[in-house]
Amino acid sequence: MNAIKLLLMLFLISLIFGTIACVSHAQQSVYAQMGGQPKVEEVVENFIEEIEFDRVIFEYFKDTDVDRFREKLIEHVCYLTGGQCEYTGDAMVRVHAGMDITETDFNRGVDLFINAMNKAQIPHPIQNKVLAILAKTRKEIIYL
Ligand code: HEM
Repeated sequence: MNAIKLLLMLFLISLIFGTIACVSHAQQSVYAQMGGQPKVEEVVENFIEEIEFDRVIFEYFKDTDVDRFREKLIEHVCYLTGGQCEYTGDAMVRVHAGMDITETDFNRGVDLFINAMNKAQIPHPIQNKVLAILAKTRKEIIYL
């Protein structure tokens, strides 16, 4: 077999494997792409730490039961991103009603979540998918 044929074969093989990898990634849930349960837990833990150190956002959480928040947020992120979890917390509107969270503070909360994902080394294309999902909950959270 001459060198050109060999190169062509190698090219076709890499094309086939590349396509398979791409298709299987597309079929995976965002939850799986994040790294599953350990990564969701790591992100939520980092997020709680971020909240503790943010003067503005912590103000909302100062009377919160952190253990319950951790548990429910892990379930919620898992459920929203397509993991096999049941969310057993309260509805978003009910939870955030009366807090009067402004759009600015909502965005600030999202920034803290991005910091949490960065610390957990979630790749940016996957972070964008998670953020697109979280953004959908916006209407159930702000100005209530
Ligand atoms: C991406 C947007 C958000 C999501 C997906 C989200 C989700 C949740 C979840 C799952 C809970 C736990 C519910 C339960 O205990 O049953 C919760 C609680 C809470 N959230 Fe959010 N949240 C978001 C944004 C925010 C923002 C921006 C703030 C404030 C600036 C906020 C303030 C709170 C507070 C204070 C609690 C605890 C309530 C309590 O102590 O009972 N959330 N949130």
